[in-house]
Amino acid sequence: MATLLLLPGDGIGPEVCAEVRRVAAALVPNLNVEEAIYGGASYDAHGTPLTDEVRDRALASDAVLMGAVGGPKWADAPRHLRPEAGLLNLRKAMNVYANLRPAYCFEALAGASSLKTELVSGLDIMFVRELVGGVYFGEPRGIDTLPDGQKKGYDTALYTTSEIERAGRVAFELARGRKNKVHSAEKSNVMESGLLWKQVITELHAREYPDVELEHILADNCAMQLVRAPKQFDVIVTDNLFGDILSDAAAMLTGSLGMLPSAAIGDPGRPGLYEPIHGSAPDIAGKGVANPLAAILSFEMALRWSLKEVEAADRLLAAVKGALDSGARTRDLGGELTTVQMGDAVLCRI
Ligand SMILES: NC(=O)c1ccc[n+]([C@@H]2O[C@H](COP(=O)([O-])OP(=O)(O)OC[C@H]3O[C@@H](n4cnc5c(N)ncnc54)[C@H](O)[C@@H]3O)[C@@H](O)[C@H]2O)c1
Ligand SMILES: CC(C)[C@H](C(=O)O)[C@@H](O)C(=O)O
Ligand SMILES: [Mg+2]
Repeated sequence: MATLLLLPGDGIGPEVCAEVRRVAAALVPNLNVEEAIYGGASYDAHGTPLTDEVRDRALASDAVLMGAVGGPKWADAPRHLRPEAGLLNLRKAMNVYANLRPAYCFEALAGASSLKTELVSGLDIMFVRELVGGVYFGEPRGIDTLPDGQKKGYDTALYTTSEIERAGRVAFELARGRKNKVHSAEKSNVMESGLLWKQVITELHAREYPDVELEHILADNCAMQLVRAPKQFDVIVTDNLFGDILSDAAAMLTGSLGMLPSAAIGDPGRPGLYEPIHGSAPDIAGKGVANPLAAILSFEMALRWSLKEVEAADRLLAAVKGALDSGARTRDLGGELTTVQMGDAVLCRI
């Protein structure tokens, strides 16, 4: 029996994960769904956002699905013990280097996008965000005091050839099953790590994927093009920081940040980490109004990528589509449904 480890985390995390639990029970009753404490909740209970025990359980499971971590309550916790540090440590421990963030627009939501319907109708972009390197992890980093009393804060944007290659390979492989087009977004005009990124992707393309169309794009232009004409994109491969920002922007093309799921994967046979791309949403936490669809669709990705339950994944996707077609909308989508009511709208179609 396969095991899914649920890490609800903080804020709206537990609210949206409760809906995943109900969906999983109805859709794949033989799946062993376990739960563990994580994030700020774990910091409060154990003094660390990710205990060794939870990390080991994650590594031993078939897939991990997390809700969200963080919030103002832990803003003053030591940097390495903040909930977000627990998330970065988990990604690193699981070595999930490629974060797939699909921005597709359900037809029923084309009018809910921040762009005109015709610009997003049929939109289907796959971001491949490098997830365990770059400026998020580079050393040295810190805040030091200078002799004149000023402070200096610094991070290091760093990539190695192999880190870029393995993310690039995921992007090219995915493109072959889609529209066969990859945009590689970086800032090679100002960053050395961006220049290396461009060189490595160019060489990988020439050597192994000449059949795939490749375009290099500066990340700032990419942001603009996403808003101007998003349907020109198929797969976008980019670094950790640009991928974080560009995917949040793309979420609004699909209707709401509450719609975008993600799958973080590593080497074949290793467990994947599935997470909605949104955060703990402190402004709405505890109100029962969060959109659970990004979490539910992250479970759909877990079924497809890690649990090899493709038929169940298809059924779940159809149920979400059916719910949206019937007019089910949480507040972020302009409606009035609660989190549980949106869960019900999906459940009754499974
Ligand atoms: N993967 C994660 O765990 C993750 C991701 C992003 C941010 N965070 C953390 O979450 C905390 C809050 O960050 P933030 O406010 O910048 O970003 P956020 O994503 O939590 O919220 C941004 C806005 O989107 C709305 N929103 C987000 N998810 C929603 C949903 N499912 N349904 C309806 N509305 C939704 C929120 O209400 C808010 O107005 C911070 O501590 C941040 O570090 C965690
Ligand atoms: C919470 C934070 C560490 C995280 C990130 O920056 O990767 C989040 O914004 C995300 O998109 O998953
Ligand atoms: Mg983010």
